[in-house]
This record gives sequence, structure tokens and C-alpha cells, in this order.
Amino acid sequence: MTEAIFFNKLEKQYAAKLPFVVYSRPINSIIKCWLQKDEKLYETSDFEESGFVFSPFNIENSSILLPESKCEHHVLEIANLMVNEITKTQLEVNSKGKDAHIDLVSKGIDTIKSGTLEKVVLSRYEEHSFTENPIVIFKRLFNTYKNAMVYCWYHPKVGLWLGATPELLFKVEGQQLTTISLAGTQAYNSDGLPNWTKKELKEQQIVTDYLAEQISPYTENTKISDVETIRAGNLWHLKSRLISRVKKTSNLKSIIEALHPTPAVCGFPKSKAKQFILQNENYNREFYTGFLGELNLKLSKTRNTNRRNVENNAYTVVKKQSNFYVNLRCMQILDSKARIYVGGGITKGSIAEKEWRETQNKAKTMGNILG
Ligand SMILES: C=C(O[C@H]1C=CC=C(C(=O)O)[C@@H]1O)C(=O)O
Repeated sequence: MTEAIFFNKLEKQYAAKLPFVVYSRPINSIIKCWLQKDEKLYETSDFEESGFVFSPFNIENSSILLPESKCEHHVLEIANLMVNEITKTQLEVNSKGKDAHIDLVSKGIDTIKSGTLEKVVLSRYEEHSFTENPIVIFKRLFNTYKNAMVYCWYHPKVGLWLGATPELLFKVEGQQLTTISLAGTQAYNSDGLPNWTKKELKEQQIVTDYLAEQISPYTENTKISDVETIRAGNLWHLKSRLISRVKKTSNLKSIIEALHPTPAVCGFPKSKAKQFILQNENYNREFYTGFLGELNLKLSKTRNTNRRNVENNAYTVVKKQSNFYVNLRCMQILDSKARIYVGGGITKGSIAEKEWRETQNKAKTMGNILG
């Protein structure tokens, strides 16, 4: 399929106000789109169906499904998309809400110091004027953020979301589960890799240990990679990978409940951090820090048992696979406004003013591609 035909189908779907998702997974030149044939709002609560899922931060609210059987699917393989240049070079500085965010972070720090919580991720949103076609924004996201999951998701009964997330919640391929531990943020600088402080490295290690403990009832043989520095747009983060084997008795929903929301978007202990967020943030995160991705898709892989006799020994293995990304570095389009959501992890050593600046840096991931 050509780029023109692919995007023409998408534009028609959006003009007809029918649900769709268009996305590309990290380090990948494949763009997929799912066009739902009706405007119904399908939901999933047991995560047993096949489709594309869009779940909120608060999993007690509905998870939306574009069911595989109700959608038309298209794939485009391409390195870069044709899209007009952005005319504006600088995101207008938006200091609205600074005092409220500093108060919120200070309250978080005080609660941590009082001993009830270890870490809490606190967030806010900022609004920018928006007059562009969201599909054009998706094209810019694809061209700009090659190691992120970039997407544009739309449902007429829910709204339109765009994002470029660096965080995998987890993926399951057959019996293999992969998840990542993401923490620490420094502004990207072309001079070279950042110097991480002991405090940042320790925080990332705490997240890794916590994830290993969370998945231990459902998986076995967990292997943890060394910590690496990854770039996400204009930011650096610390990341390690945990790979393990899903026990035969575990189901997908129990793994979702164990891992979502991650310490990178909620904090820990999880339930106390979530309660603090719901009581103090003063706005509804909706799908920000929720998760999205492919649910129970059949993946066929052809294998050779004997390399010398390729023709006779090839066989195909069909595995089920799911891959979910945390909905970070994202925005929601509301009429002529783009609402950009940003947050940061608060621990006892955090400084409220610095946390505010960090959210401003995070807002640039989306802000820099708005025209
Ligand atoms: C909550 C966000 O980022 C998380 C992911 C990576 C690093 C983070 C941090 O350094 O605080 C955050 O936990 C966000 O971008 O809105």
C-alpha cells in the first residue's frame, strides 16, 4: 500500500467520525492502522479478547477496545513520511499552574517524609492552542521520535489522543514476558551521556526490585539486564529490562493488575501512591498514564529445525502476543486546544522548583511538534 492510499483511508475514517488507531512501535518502520467499521464503544474487563486496547490510569474505569474482528487493518512500511515543516520553533512558555504544582509536590514530599509513602508520581496538564489536523501531528511524531511508540487514537464517544511514549508496560509473546524499569530524567544534551547521581541510580534500582517482586507470583526465571541510558526526545532516562517466563496458571489480567500503574507513573507502595494521586491531583488523568496496545494477537513465526535442510524442516509456530505501552508524553485534543499531560516521580530528596522545571521539559516532547 502506498503512503497516499494509507493516509487517505485514515483521513476518510476521521472525517466520517469513526474510531481508529494509527501507531508505530519503537525502532520500527512499520505503521499500522485499525479502522473500526462501526461507531460503537466496545470495552474489555477480562482482557481475553483480541484487539487494540486503550486503558485509563484508574483501571476501575472502562478499558476501551477496538475489537480485531470489527476493524479493517492496514500496514505501511516506510522510513519517513512526507509532512509540512513546523513553522513555529519554540513552544510558548506556559507558567500557568506553577504555584498549584509546587504546592502539590511539596505536599507529596511532606507525606513521604512522614513515612506513609516512599515515592509518588505527581502530574498536571497544560493547554496550548491547536488548529492543525491531528493526522499531520501523528506524521511528525513518527518522523521525530524513532525510539518511542507513537500513536494517534480516536473514538467519537471518547476523544482524540496523541503520544510518543518511551515506556513499555510489558509484552507477552507466547510464555515470555518482558517489562522495563524506567526512572530518572535529565535534559538531553548533545555533548554526551549524562552523569547519573547515586540517588538517581538507587531510585532506578528500587523500581527494578519492585517490578521483580510484583511479577514473581505470575512468572519464573526472571533475568534482569544491566542499567542503560536511553534517549526519549529531549530527555535521558535510566532503563533496565526484566525478562521472565509466564507460569501456565497465570492470566493476562493478573499481570496487568500486578504491573499497572508502574512506579514510573504512580509510585510505591502502589495503593497508597494511587490514593494520594486520586485525592490530591485535583484533575482526572483519564488515559494519561494508562496504557495502550495490541491485545492477544496471533503471531506466526516460521522456524527451521535444521539449517542444512531448510525446505523440509521449516515449521510455523503460532503464538499469542500482547504489547502494552504506558501512555506518557501524550496529549488530548479538545476542540481548538491541545492538553499536554506531564508528571514526575517525587521522593524524599525532591525539590519542588526542580520538579516544576522537569515537567516543563517533558511538555516539550509534544509541544515541539505543535505548529
Ligand atoms: C510521569 C512521567 O514520566 C515518568 C517516566 C520516566 C521518568 C520519570 C521521572 O523521572 O520522574 C517519570 O516517572 C511523564 O513523562 O509524564
